[in-house]
Amino acid sequence: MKLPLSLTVAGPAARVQLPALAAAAGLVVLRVGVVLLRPWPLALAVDHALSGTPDNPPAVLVFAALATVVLSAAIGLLDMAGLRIVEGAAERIGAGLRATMFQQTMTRSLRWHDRMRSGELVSRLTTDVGRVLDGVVAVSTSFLPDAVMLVAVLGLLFAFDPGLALIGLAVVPVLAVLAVRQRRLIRAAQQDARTESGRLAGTTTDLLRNVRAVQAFGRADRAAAVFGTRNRAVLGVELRAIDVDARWTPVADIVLAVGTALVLVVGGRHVLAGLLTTGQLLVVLAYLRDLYSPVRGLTRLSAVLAKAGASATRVRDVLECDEAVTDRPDARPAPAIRQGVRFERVGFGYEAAHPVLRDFDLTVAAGETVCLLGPSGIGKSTLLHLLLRLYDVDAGRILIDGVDLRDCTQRSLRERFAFVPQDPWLLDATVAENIAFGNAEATRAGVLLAGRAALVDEFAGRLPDGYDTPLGEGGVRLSGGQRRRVALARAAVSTAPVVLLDEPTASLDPASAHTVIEAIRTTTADRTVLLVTHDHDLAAIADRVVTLPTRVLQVTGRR
Ligand SMILES: Nc1ncnc2c1ncn2[C@@H]1O[C@H](COP(=O)(O)OP(=O)(O)OP(=O)(O)O)[C@@H](O)[C@H]1O
Repeated sequence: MKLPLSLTVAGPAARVQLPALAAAAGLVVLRVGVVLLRPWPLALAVDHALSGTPDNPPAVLVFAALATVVLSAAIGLLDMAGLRIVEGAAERIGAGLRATMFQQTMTRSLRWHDRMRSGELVSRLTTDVGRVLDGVVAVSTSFLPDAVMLVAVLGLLFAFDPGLALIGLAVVPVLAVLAVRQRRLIRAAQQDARTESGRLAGTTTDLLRNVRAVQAFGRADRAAAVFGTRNRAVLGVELRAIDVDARWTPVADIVLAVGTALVLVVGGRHVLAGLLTTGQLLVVLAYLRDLYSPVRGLTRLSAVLAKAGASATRVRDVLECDEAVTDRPDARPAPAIRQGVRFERVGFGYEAAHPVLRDFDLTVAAGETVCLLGPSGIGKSTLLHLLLRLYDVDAGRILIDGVDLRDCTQRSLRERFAFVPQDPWLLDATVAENIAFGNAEATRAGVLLAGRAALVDEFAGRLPDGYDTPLGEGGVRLSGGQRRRVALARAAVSTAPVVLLDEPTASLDPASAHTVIEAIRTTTADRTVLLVTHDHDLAAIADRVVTLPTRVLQVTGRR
């Protein structure tokens, strides 16, 4: 039997919760038993207290009343315990699933991230995981009791009148066929709804992240229009999904009513022919109602699973994507970079149809500072990304101390490089935490020392809590030059032998640029440096300037 996709996707995270789910399943079976007992006190009261039998009617009545209360209380308590266990287990499964998904996204290749919008990813991590959990909860809480109830009532019905039972059951295959078709429709509608919701989340994140641009260009109306288009698209597909789902309810009810009508007609004829008493026909009809309730519950479950399945596909796409830059099985620690770095006939393109680099050669000796110059878009930043193995080369190879990058473990490789990107990539954390990001083992003293070297001290003293001041999303509370200095401090706190600097003085005024250049001189002393810049003052600190397409421009004395 094929498991529903939502269960397969939740599987690994659900395994540890199996005992809890099994306990909850036990409770719901117990609940079915208690529910089946519930009419008996009434029967006891009717037959032994109200029918004029010689028993002690008041005592029987009191007992029946107490039994009714006890059974109802037991059902309530079982509901409460079952709900707590199932919902608790579902939340734990969800947390596990989100953690695994997040971990996977952190190691996905940047090509994958380039295609996937962050809002879309958040939508999958939150809403889609929630829908998958709905599927897990529905299976745990409704499949078992409905199945148990179905078997129990079927047994009673067949024992009582097999002929009428078969007539009543005749509509079930019709319902099953319709349920399968409906399930497909619901799933398709839900898939559309989830896709549009993901798009809306992507657009919203993009607009929120760029709220400054929106306001600065007076484009709030335009942004609202873009959002509105996506929002209406979500509304449209959600309404369609609701419509598909709602249409199912009368269909199921009508089919089941036809079953009851058939039994009424055939059973009525049996009564008229004297083959059955009226009371017996009423009993069969009552059983039939009890039978249809779990049938309806199971078809409802199929609809919930269809919704969960649409979300499970989107969760699985994240979990099972194999686009990761992975370590080779025999990968070893990266060498210490005592000889240098070498690009050998490197070819690369972000997209296959648009190569950025072709047959690129460059050697950087250990301890050397090399400046990369060249027109915008020629691939200078790309070279730094390839060196960090954020992307893998398409052709040729990159060697550090003669060892191919791809033969090294990524963790050790990244420890060899301190990267100061063009956009400083600051986190919503304090100044100190942002600096410490450059070295997992950094001490407070080390962070402060790096801050001093990168001239962070100059402005940190004026912040409300100094180095402990939160910087806001993306470091929004700092100026461009201050952000760059924090990024440089990250490089300074790192013990990496090679520093990669991408346009560290871009768009700074001469005074700030001068400060940043000073900070670079201090933080990169005695290290190998690969520097991308258009700034001639900064280029002057290099031992060698290389222009792209490759040509050695000048050899200068270092610093
Ligand atoms: N993530 C990406 N996906 C697709 N194309 C990209 C991506 N990043 C860069 N490119 C393209 O690759 C080319 C090289 O980009 P790169 O950033 O390396 O240029 P650059 O020389 O550093 O430019 P600049 O001096 O303007 O910073 C450009 O044409 C750019 O459009």
